[in-house]
Amino acid sequence: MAASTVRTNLDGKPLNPLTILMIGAGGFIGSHLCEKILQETPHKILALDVYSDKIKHLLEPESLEWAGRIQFHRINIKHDSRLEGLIKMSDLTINLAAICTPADYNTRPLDTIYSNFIDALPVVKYCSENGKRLIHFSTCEVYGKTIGSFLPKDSPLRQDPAYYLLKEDDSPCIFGSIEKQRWSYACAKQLIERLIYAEGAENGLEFTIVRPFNWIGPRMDFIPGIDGPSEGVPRVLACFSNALLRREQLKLVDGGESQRTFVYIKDAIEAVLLMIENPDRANGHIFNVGNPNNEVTVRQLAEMMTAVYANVSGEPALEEPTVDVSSKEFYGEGYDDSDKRIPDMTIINKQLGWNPKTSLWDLLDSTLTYQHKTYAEAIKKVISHPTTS
Ligand SMILES: NC(=O)c1ccc[n+]([C@@H]2O[C@H](COP(=O)([O-])OP(=O)(O)OC[C@H]3O[C@@H](n4cnc5c(N)ncnc54)[C@H](O)[C@@H]3O)[C@@H](O)[C@H]2O)c1
Ligand SMILES: O=c1ccn([C@@H]2O[C@H](COP(=O)(O)OP(=O)(O)O[C@H]3OC[C@](O)(CO)[C@H]3O)[C@@H](O)[C@H]2O)c(=O)[nH]1
Repeated sequence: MAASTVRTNLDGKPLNPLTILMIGAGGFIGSHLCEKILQETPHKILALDVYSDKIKHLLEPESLEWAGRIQFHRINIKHDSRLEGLIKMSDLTINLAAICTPADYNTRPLDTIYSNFIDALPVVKYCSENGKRLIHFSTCEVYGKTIGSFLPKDSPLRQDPAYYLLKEDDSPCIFGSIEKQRWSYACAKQLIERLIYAEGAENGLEFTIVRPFNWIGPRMDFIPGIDGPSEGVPRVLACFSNALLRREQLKLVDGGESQRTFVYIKDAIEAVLLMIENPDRANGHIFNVGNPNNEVTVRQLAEMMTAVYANVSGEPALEEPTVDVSSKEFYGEGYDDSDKRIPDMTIINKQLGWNPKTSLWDLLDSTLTYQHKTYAEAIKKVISHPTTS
Protein backbone atom coordinates (compact mmCIF):
# COMPACT_ATOMS: atom_id res chain seq x y z
CA MET A 1 0.00 0.00 0.00
CA ALA A 2 1.15 3.54 -0.74
CA ALA A 3 2.61 5.06 2.45
CA SER A 4 0.94 8.42 1.77
CA THR A 5 -2.66 7.08 1.56
CA VAL A 6 -4.70 8.14 4.58
CA ARG A 7 -6.61 5.11 5.77
CA THR A 8 -9.97 5.72 7.39
CA ASN A 9 -12.30 3.51 9.39
CA LEU A 10 -16.01 2.83 8.74
CA ASP A 11 -16.91 6.14 10.39
CA GLY A 12 -14.51 8.11 8.19
CA LYS A 13 -12.00 8.72 11.00
CA PRO A 14 -8.31 8.60 9.99
CA LEU A 15 -6.50 5.54 11.30
CA ASN A 16 -3.14 5.72 13.05
CA PRO A 17 -0.76 2.84 12.34
CA LEU A 18 -1.12 0.22 15.06
CA THR A 19 1.35 -2.23 16.57
CA ILE A 20 -0.40 -5.59 16.69
CA LEU A 21 0.81 -8.56 18.72
CA MET A 22 -0.47 -11.63 16.86
CA ILE A 23 -0.20 -14.81 18.94
CA GLY A 24 -0.47 -17.88 16.66
CA ALA A 25 0.59 -15.81 13.63
CA GLY A 26 2.30 -18.84 12.08
CA GLY A 27 -0.91 -20.83 11.70
CA PHE A 28 -3.54 -21.01 8.95
CA ILE A 29 -5.61 -17.94 9.93
CA GLY A 30 -2.56 -16.06 11.24
CA SER A 31 -0.68 -16.41 7.96
CA HIS A 32 -3.59 -14.94 5.97
CA LEU A 33 -4.12 -12.16 8.50
CA CYS A 34 -0.42 -11.22 8.42
CA GLU A 35 -0.50 -11.12 4.61
CA LYS A 36 -3.60 -8.91 4.55
CA ILE A 37 -2.30 -6.46 7.15
CA LEU A 38 1.10 -6.13 5.46
CA GLN A 39 -0.33 -5.77 1.94
CA GLU A 40 -3.17 -3.37 2.69
CA THR A 41 -2.46 -1.41 5.87
CA PRO A 42 0.39 0.53 7.50
CA HIS A 43 0.16 -1.49 10.75
CA LYS A 44 3.12 -3.29 12.35
CA ILE A 45 2.98 -6.92 13.43
CA LEU A 46 4.79 -8.64 16.26
CA ALA A 47 4.22 -12.19 15.03
CA LEU A 48 4.45 -14.77 17.83
CA ASP A 49 4.38 -18.53 17.29
CA VAL A 50 6.39 -21.69 17.80
CA TYR A 51 6.37 -22.24 13.99
CA SER A 52 7.00 -19.85 11.13
CA ASP A 53 6.82 -22.04 7.98
CA LYS A 54 3.47 -20.59 6.81
CA ILE A 55 4.73 -17.01 7.07
CA LYS A 56 8.32 -17.49 5.90
CA HIS A 57 7.48 -15.74 2.60
CA LEU A 58 6.62 -12.66 4.68
CA LEU A 59 9.74 -12.81 6.83
CA GLU A 60 12.36 -13.21 4.13
CA PRO A 61 14.51 -10.07 3.79
CA GLU A 62 13.71 -9.82 0.07
CA SER A 63 10.11 -8.94 0.88
CA LEU A 64 11.21 -5.31 1.19
CA GLU A 65 7.76 -3.92 0.57
CA TRP A 66 6.93 -4.54 4.21
CA ALA A 67 10.41 -4.95 5.71
CA GLY A 68 10.43 -3.52 9.21
CA ARG A 69 6.70 -3.95 9.68
CA ILE A 70 6.82 -7.61 10.74
CA GLN A 71 9.00 -9.11 13.44
CA PHE A 72 8.89 -12.81 14.32
CA HIS A 73 9.18 -14.00 17.93
CA ARG A 74 9.58 -17.76 18.35
CA ILE A 75 7.86 -18.12 21.70
CA ASN A 76 5.71 -20.74 23.41
CA ILE A 77 3.16 -18.80 25.46
CA LYS A 78 2.97 -21.71 27.93
CA HIS A 79 6.19 -20.62 29.54
CA ASP A 80 7.81 -17.40 28.41
CA SER A 81 8.35 -14.27 30.45
CA ARG A 82 8.56 -12.12 27.30
CA LEU A 83 4.79 -12.32 26.75
CA GLU A 84 3.81 -9.43 29.04
CA GLY A 85 6.48 -7.14 27.54
CA LEU A 86 5.18 -7.80 24.02
CA ILE A 87 1.60 -7.09 25.10
CA LYS A 88 2.75 -3.82 26.70
CA MET A 89 4.55 -2.79 23.48
CA SER A 90 1.38 -3.34 21.37
CA ASP A 91 -1.85 -1.41 20.87
CA LEU A 92 -3.79 -4.59 20.26
CA THR A 93 -3.29 -8.31 20.96
CA ILE A 94 -4.91 -10.94 18.73
CA ASN A 95 -4.87 -14.43 20.24
CA LEU A 96 -5.15 -17.27 17.72
CA ALA A 97 -3.01 -19.85 19.55
CA ALA A 98 -4.81 -23.11 20.16
CA ILE A 99 -4.98 -26.84 19.65
CA CYS A 100 -7.97 -26.84 17.28
CA THR A 101 -8.08 -30.12 15.33
CA PRO A 102 -10.96 -32.43 16.36
CA ALA A 103 -8.73 -35.54 16.25
CA ASP A 104 -6.96 -34.11 19.33
CA TYR A 105 -10.00 -33.25 21.43
CA ASN A 106 -10.84 -36.80 22.56
CA THR A 107 -7.31 -38.28 22.30
CA ARG A 108 -5.37 -35.38 23.96
CA PRO A 109 -8.06 -33.78 26.13
CA LEU A 110 -5.61 -32.41 28.71
CA ASP A 111 -3.44 -30.69 26.09
CA THR A 112 -6.64 -29.40 24.47
CA ILE A 113 -8.00 -27.91 27.70
CA TYR A 114 -4.63 -26.44 28.71
CA SER A 115 -4.09 -24.93 25.28
CA ASN A 116 -7.55 -23.39 24.93
CA PHE A 117 -8.09 -22.25 28.51
CA ILE A 118 -5.05 -22.29 30.83
CA ASP A 119 -2.54 -20.98 28.26
CA ALA A 120 -4.88 -18.16 27.26
CA LEU A 121 -5.26 -16.93 30.86
CA PRO A 122 -2.03 -14.85 31.04
CA VAL A 123 -2.89 -13.22 27.70
CA VAL A 124 -6.26 -12.07 29.06
CA LYS A 125 -4.73 -11.04 32.39
CA TYR A 126 -1.90 -8.97 30.89
CA CYS A 127 -4.27 -7.24 28.45
CA SER A 128 -6.65 -6.39 31.28
CA GLU A 129 -3.95 -5.22 33.71
CA ASN A 130 -2.19 -3.10 31.10
CA GLY A 131 -5.35 -1.57 29.57
CA LYS A 132 -4.71 -3.21 26.17
CA ARG A 133 -7.33 -4.25 23.65
CA LEU A 134 -7.79 -8.00 22.95
CA ILE A 135 -9.30 -9.81 19.97
CA HIS A 136 -9.67 -13.44 21.03
CA PHE A 137 -10.40 -16.33 18.68
CA SER A 138 -13.05 -18.66 20.03
CA THR A 139 -15.07 -21.06 17.86
CA CYS A 140 -18.52 -21.89 16.47
CA GLU A 141 -18.13 -25.13 18.48
CA VAL A 142 -19.18 -23.24 21.63
CA TYR A 143 -22.76 -23.68 20.37
CA GLY A 144 -22.27 -27.46 20.36
CA LYS A 145 -25.38 -29.24 19.06
CA THR A 146 -28.55 -27.52 17.82
CA ILE A 147 -31.79 -27.62 19.79
CA GLY A 148 -33.34 -29.25 16.70
CA SER A 149 -30.97 -32.23 16.94
CA PHE A 150 -33.00 -33.47 19.92
CA LEU A 151 -36.24 -33.52 17.93
CA PRO A 152 -37.43 -36.66 16.09
CA LYS A 153 -35.77 -36.92 12.65
CA ASP A 154 -39.09 -36.32 10.87
CA SER A 155 -40.22 -33.37 13.01
CA PRO A 156 -41.24 -30.37 10.84
CA LEU A 157 -39.80 -28.11 13.56
CA ARG A 158 -36.31 -29.13 12.35
CA GLN A 159 -36.93 -26.86 9.35
CA ASP A 160 -37.68 -23.87 11.60
CA PRO A 161 -34.62 -21.58 12.03
CA ALA A 162 -35.60 -21.11 15.68
CA TYR A 163 -34.36 -24.69 16.17
CA TYR A 164 -31.05 -24.42 14.37
CA LEU A 165 -29.87 -20.85 13.68
CA LEU A 166 -26.91 -20.02 15.95
CA LYS A 167 -27.18 -16.55 17.53
CA GLU A 168 -24.43 -15.00 19.63
CA ASP A 169 -26.74 -13.40 22.22
CA ASP A 170 -29.46 -16.01 22.30
CA SER A 171 -28.51 -19.61 21.49
CA PRO A 172 -27.58 -21.98 24.32
CA CYS A 173 -24.31 -23.94 24.34
CA ILE A 174 -25.24 -27.65 24.21
CA PHE A 175 -22.44 -30.18 24.75
CA GLY A 176 -22.47 -33.95 25.25
CA SER A 177 -21.68 -35.80 28.47
CA ILE A 178 -18.20 -35.62 30.08
CA GLU A 179 -17.06 -38.99 28.66
CA LYS A 180 -17.67 -37.53 25.21
CA GLN A 181 -14.28 -35.83 25.36
CA ARG A 182 -14.87 -34.23 21.96
CA TRP A 183 -16.38 -31.33 23.91
CA SER A 184 -13.19 -30.62 25.92
CA TYR A 185 -12.24 -28.00 23.30
CA ALA A 186 -15.66 -26.32 23.10
CA CYS A 187 -15.96 -26.23 26.88
CA ALA A 188 -12.47 -24.70 27.32
CA LYS A 189 -13.27 -22.10 24.64
CA GLN A 190 -16.59 -21.32 26.33
CA LEU A 191 -14.93 -20.79 29.70
CA ILE A 192 -12.28 -18.45 28.28
CA GLU A 193 -15.07 -16.50 26.53
CA ARG A 194 -16.87 -16.17 29.86
CA LEU A 195 -13.67 -15.05 31.58
CA ILE A 196 -12.98 -12.40 28.91
CA TYR A 197 -16.57 -11.22 29.11
CA ALA A 198 -16.29 -10.95 32.90
CA GLU A 199 -12.97 -9.02 32.62
CA GLY A 200 -14.85 -6.61 30.35
CA ALA A 201 -17.76 -6.27 32.76
CA GLU A 202 -15.78 -6.01 36.01
CA ASN A 203 -12.43 -4.51 34.98
CA GLY A 204 -13.20 -2.68 31.73
CA LEU A 205 -11.16 -4.96 29.39
CA GLU A 206 -11.73 -3.87 25.78
CA PHE A 207 -12.36 -7.13 23.96
CA THR A 208 -13.81 -8.68 20.82
CA ILE A 209 -14.53 -12.40 20.56
CA VAL A 210 -14.52 -14.09 17.14
CA ARG A 211 -16.43 -17.34 16.51
CA PRO A 212 -15.15 -18.71 13.18
CA PHE A 213 -17.50 -21.07 11.32
CA ASN A 214 -15.26 -23.45 9.33
CA TRP A 215 -12.91 -21.03 7.57
CA ILE A 216 -11.11 -22.89 4.79
CA GLY A 217 -8.53 -22.16 2.10
CA PRO A 218 -4.87 -22.54 1.15
CA ARG A 219 -2.33 -23.35 3.91
CA MET A 220 -4.95 -25.02 6.13
CA ASP A 221 -3.35 -27.68 8.34
CA PHE A 222 -1.02 -30.17 6.63
CA ILE A 223 -0.88 -33.08 4.24
CA PRO A 224 0.05 -36.20 6.27
CA GLY A 225 3.49 -37.54 5.37
CA ILE A 226 4.38 -34.40 3.35
CA ASP A 227 4.42 -31.42 5.68
CA GLY A 228 2.96 -33.09 8.76
CA PRO A 229 3.07 -36.45 10.55
CA SER A 230 2.09 -39.50 8.43
CA GLU A 231 -0.39 -40.67 11.06
CA GLY A 232 -1.75 -37.16 11.76
CA VAL A 233 -5.45 -36.39 11.20
CA PRO A 234 -6.01 -32.79 10.09
CA ARG A 235 -9.37 -31.05 9.60
CA VAL A 236 -11.73 -32.22 6.87
CA LEU A 237 -10.41 -29.99 4.06
CA ALA A 238 -6.90 -31.44 4.41
CA CYS A 239 -8.16 -35.00 5.02
CA PHE A 240 -10.14 -34.91 1.78
CA SER A 241 -7.35 -33.10 -0.13
CA ASN A 242 -4.89 -35.76 1.01
CA ALA A 243 -7.14 -38.57 -0.23
CA LEU A 244 -7.70 -36.84 -3.59
CA LEU A 245 -3.97 -36.21 -4.08
CA ARG A 246 -3.21 -39.88 -3.33
CA ARG A 247 -6.15 -41.19 -5.40
CA GLU A 248 -7.63 -42.82 -2.29
CA GLN A 249 -11.26 -42.91 -1.16
CA LEU A 250 -12.51 -40.01 0.97
CA LYS A 251 -13.60 -41.28 4.39
CA LEU A 252 -17.10 -40.26 5.50
CA VAL A 253 -17.37 -40.34 9.27
CA ASP A 254 -20.68 -41.86 10.42
CA GLY A 255 -22.09 -41.53 6.91
CA GLY A 256 -21.08 -37.88 6.37
CA GLU A 257 -24.48 -36.65 7.53
CA SER A 258 -23.26 -33.73 9.65
CA GLN A 259 -23.75 -30.33 8.11
CA ARG A 260 -21.31 -27.42 7.99
CA THR A 261 -21.19 -23.96 6.43
CA PHE A 262 -17.78 -23.18 4.92
CA VAL A 263 -16.43 -19.67 4.39
CA TYR A 264 -13.45 -18.69 2.27
CA ILE A 265 -10.51 -17.59 4.40
CA LYS A 266 -10.03 -14.44 2.32
CA ASP A 267 -13.64 -13.31 2.97
CA ALA A 268 -13.31 -14.05 6.67
CA ILE A 269 -10.05 -12.11 7.00
CA GLU A 270 -11.87 -9.01 5.70
CA ALA A 271 -14.15 -9.29 8.73
CA VAL A 272 -11.17 -9.47 11.12
CA LEU A 273 -9.58 -6.39 9.54
CA LEU A 274 -12.85 -4.49 10.08
CA MET A 275 -12.74 -5.51 13.77
CA ILE A 276 -9.11 -4.37 14.06
CA GLU A 277 -9.77 -0.95 12.55
CA ASN A 278 -13.18 -0.25 14.09
CA PRO A 279 -12.78 -0.73 17.84
CA ASP A 280 -15.77 1.48 18.67
CA ARG A 281 -17.98 -0.88 16.68
CA ALA A 282 -16.27 -4.14 17.65
CA ASN A 283 -15.43 -3.78 21.35
CA GLY A 284 -17.64 -5.70 23.75
CA HIS A 285 -19.04 -7.86 20.95
CA ILE A 286 -18.98 -11.54 20.10
CA PHE A 287 -19.12 -12.11 16.33
CA ASN A 288 -20.14 -15.15 14.32
CA VAL A 289 -17.99 -15.14 11.17
CA GLY A 290 -19.20 -17.60 8.55
CA ASN A 291 -21.12 -18.03 5.32
CA PRO A 292 -24.72 -19.18 5.91
CA ASN A 293 -25.19 -19.66 2.15
CA ASN A 294 -22.49 -22.33 1.87
CA GLU A 295 -24.16 -25.16 3.78
CA VAL A 296 -23.51 -28.78 2.79
CA THR A 297 -23.46 -32.19 4.41
CA VAL A 298 -19.96 -33.66 4.69
CA ARG A 299 -21.00 -36.18 2.04
CA GLN A 300 -21.92 -33.33 -0.34
CA LEU A 301 -18.60 -31.65 0.45
CA ALA A 302 -16.80 -34.87 -0.52
CA GLU A 303 -18.72 -35.06 -3.79
CA MET A 304 -18.01 -31.43 -4.65
CA MET A 305 -14.32 -31.72 -3.81
CA THR A 306 -14.07 -34.86 -5.93
CA ALA A 307 -15.63 -33.09 -8.93
CA VAL A 308 -13.56 -29.91 -8.51
CA TYR A 309 -10.32 -31.87 -8.07
CA ALA A 310 -10.93 -33.93 -11.22
CA ASN A 311 -11.30 -30.64 -13.08
CA VAL A 312 -8.21 -29.06 -11.52
CA SER A 313 -5.91 -32.09 -11.88
CA GLY A 314 -7.24 -33.39 -15.19
CA GLU A 315 -7.41 -36.88 -13.63
CA PRO A 316 -10.78 -38.69 -13.63
CA ALA A 317 -12.32 -39.38 -10.23
CA LEU A 318 -12.33 -42.90 -8.73
CA GLU A 319 -15.39 -44.96 -9.57
CA GLU A 320 -16.30 -45.10 -5.87
CA PRO A 321 -14.78 -41.91 -4.47
CA THR A 322 -16.03 -42.25 -0.86
CA VAL A 323 -16.14 -44.91 1.85
CA ASP A 324 -18.08 -44.89 5.13
CA VAL A 325 -16.17 -45.26 8.41
CA SER A 326 -17.39 -45.17 12.00
CA SER A 327 -16.34 -42.25 14.19
CA LYS A 328 -14.90 -44.74 16.70
CA GLU A 329 -12.66 -46.19 14.00
CA PHE A 330 -11.66 -42.77 12.65
CA TYR A 331 -11.33 -40.61 15.79
CA GLY A 332 -11.44 -43.18 18.62
CA GLU A 333 -13.49 -43.34 21.82
CA GLY A 334 -15.16 -40.17 23.05
CA TYR A 335 -15.82 -38.54 19.68
CA ASP A 336 -19.11 -36.75 19.17
CA ASP A 337 -20.21 -34.20 16.57
CA SER A 338 -21.99 -30.92 15.93
CA ASP A 339 -24.99 -31.73 13.75
CA LYS A 340 -25.46 -28.40 11.94
CA ARG A 341 -23.83 -24.97 12.05
CA ILE A 342 -25.54 -22.00 10.44
CA PRO A 343 -24.36 -18.63 11.74
CA ASP A 344 -26.82 -15.83 12.35
CA MET A 345 -25.29 -12.77 10.72
CA THR A 346 -27.33 -9.97 12.34
CA ILE A 347 -24.64 -8.65 14.71
CA ILE A 348 -21.71 -8.59 12.29
CA ASN A 349 -23.95 -7.04 9.59
CA LYS A 350 -25.17 -4.32 11.93
CA GLN A 351 -21.83 -3.48 13.57
CA LEU A 352 -19.40 -3.90 10.67
CA GLY A 353 -21.53 -4.23 7.51
CA TRP A 354 -19.64 -7.42 6.64
CA ASN A 355 -20.94 -10.15 4.33
CA PRO A 356 -19.13 -13.15 2.82
CA LYS A 357 -18.87 -13.19 -0.98
CA THR A 358 -17.37 -16.46 -2.24
CA SER A 359 -19.47 -19.49 -3.17
CA LEU A 360 -18.43 -22.94 -2.00
CA TRP A 361 -17.72 -23.99 -5.57
CA ASP A 362 -15.39 -21.01 -6.19
CA LEU A 363 -13.54 -21.36 -2.91
CA LEU A 364 -13.00 -25.08 -3.48
CA ASP A 365 -11.76 -24.34 -6.96
CA SER A 366 -9.06 -21.90 -5.79
CA THR A 367 -8.16 -24.00 -2.74
CA LEU A 368 -7.81 -27.28 -4.64
CA THR A 369 -5.82 -25.53 -7.37
CA TYR A 370 -3.42 -24.47 -4.59
CA GLN A 371 -3.35 -27.99 -3.06
CA HIS A 372 -2.61 -29.55 -6.44
CA LYS A 373 0.19 -27.07 -7.26
CA THR A 374 1.73 -27.33 -3.81
CA TYR A 375 1.54 -31.06 -3.16
CA ALA A 376 0.92 -33.19 -6.28
CA GLU A 377 4.61 -33.64 -7.18
CA ALA A 378 5.68 -34.37 -3.59
CA ILE A 379 2.92 -36.98 -3.24
CA LYS A 380 3.97 -38.67 -6.50
CA LYS A 381 7.56 -38.91 -5.20
CA VAL A 382 6.48 -40.37 -1.85
CA ILE A 383 4.22 -42.89 -3.58
CA SER A 384 6.95 -44.03 -5.97
CA HIS A 385 9.68 -44.15 -3.23
CA PRO A 386 7.72 -44.87 -0.02
CA THR A 387 10.78 -45.63 2.15
CA THR A 388 12.63 -42.37 1.45
CA SER A 389 9.83 -40.16 2.88
N1 LIG B 1 -9.88 -22.38 10.99
C1 LIG B 1 -11.12 -22.38 11.45
O1 LIG B 1 -12.08 -22.57 10.72
C2 LIG B 1 -11.41 -22.13 12.91
C3 LIG B 1 -12.70 -22.44 13.36
C4 LIG B 1 -13.00 -22.20 14.69
C5 LIG B 1 -12.07 -21.65 15.53
N2 LIG B 1 -10.84 -21.35 15.07
C6 LIG B 1 -9.88 -20.76 16.04
O2 LIG B 1 -9.03 -19.83 15.36
C7 LIG B 1 -7.71 -19.91 15.90
C8 LIG B 1 -6.69 -20.16 14.79
O3 LIG B 1 -7.04 -21.32 14.08
P1 LIG B 1 -6.21 -21.89 12.84
O4 LIG B 1 -7.17 -22.60 12.00
O5 LIG B 1 -5.36 -20.82 12.27
O6 LIG B 1 -5.30 -22.96 13.58
P2 LIG B 1 -3.74 -23.29 13.42
O7 LIG B 1 -3.48 -24.53 14.20
O8 LIG B 1 -3.38 -23.28 11.99
O9 LIG B 1 -3.03 -22.05 14.11
C9 LIG B 1 -2.80 -21.96 15.51
C10 LIG B 1 -1.37 -21.48 15.70
O10 LIG B 1 -1.15 -21.29 17.11
C11 LIG B 1 0.17 -21.72 17.39
N3 LIG B 1 0.24 -22.07 18.82
C12 LIG B 1 -0.47 -23.02 19.45
N4 LIG B 1 -0.08 -23.08 20.74
C13 LIG B 1 0.89 -22.15 20.91
C14 LIG B 1 1.68 -21.77 22.01
N5 LIG B 1 1.55 -22.36 23.21
N6 LIG B 1 2.58 -20.78 21.84
C15 LIG B 1 2.73 -20.19 20.63
N7 LIG B 1 2.02 -20.52 19.54
C16 LIG B 1 1.10 -21.51 19.68
C17 LIG B 1 0.38 -22.94 16.50
O11 LIG B 1 1.76 -23.22 16.32
C18 LIG B 1 -0.32 -22.51 15.22
O12 LIG B 1 0.59 -21.93 14.31
C19 LIG B 1 -7.76 -21.00 16.97
O13 LIG B 1 -7.94 -20.38 18.23
C20 LIG B 1 -8.97 -21.83 16.63
O14 LIG B 1 -9.54 -22.43 17.77
C21 LIG B 1 -10.47 -21.61 13.77
O1 LIG C 1 -11.79 -37.37 6.76
C1 LIG C 1 -12.76 -36.82 7.36
C2 LIG C 1 -12.60 -35.74 8.27
C3 LIG C 1 -13.70 -35.18 8.87
N1 LIG C 1 -14.93 -35.65 8.63
C4 LIG C 1 -16.13 -35.02 9.23
O2 LIG C 1 -16.24 -33.71 8.69
C5 LIG C 1 -16.83 -32.80 9.63
C6 LIG C 1 -15.95 -31.58 9.77
O3 LIG C 1 -14.72 -31.93 10.33
P1 LIG C 1 -13.53 -30.88 10.64
O4 LIG C 1 -13.46 -29.82 9.66
O5 LIG C 1 -12.30 -31.69 10.80
O6 LIG C 1 -13.92 -30.28 12.05
P2 LIG C 1 -15.24 -29.71 12.73
O7 LIG C 1 -16.01 -28.88 11.79
O8 LIG C 1 -16.00 -30.84 13.33
O9 LIG C 1 -14.60 -28.87 13.90
C7 LIG C 1 -13.87 -27.69 13.64
O10 LIG C 1 -14.81 -26.62 13.56
C8 LIG C 1 -14.19 -25.45 13.89
C9 LIG C 1 -12.99 -25.79 14.75
O11 LIG C 1 -13.22 -25.18 16.01
C10 LIG C 1 -11.66 -25.28 14.30
O12 LIG C 1 -11.44 -25.54 12.98
C11 LIG C 1 -12.91 -27.31 14.74
O13 LIG C 1 -13.23 -27.80 15.98
C12 LIG C 1 -17.04 -33.61 10.88
O14 LIG C 1 -18.37 -34.06 10.89
C13 LIG C 1 -16.10 -34.82 10.73
O15 LIG C 1 -16.60 -35.94 11.42
C14 LIG C 1 -15.11 -36.71 7.73
O16 LIG C 1 -16.24 -37.17 7.48
N2 LIG C 1 -14.01 -37.25 7.14
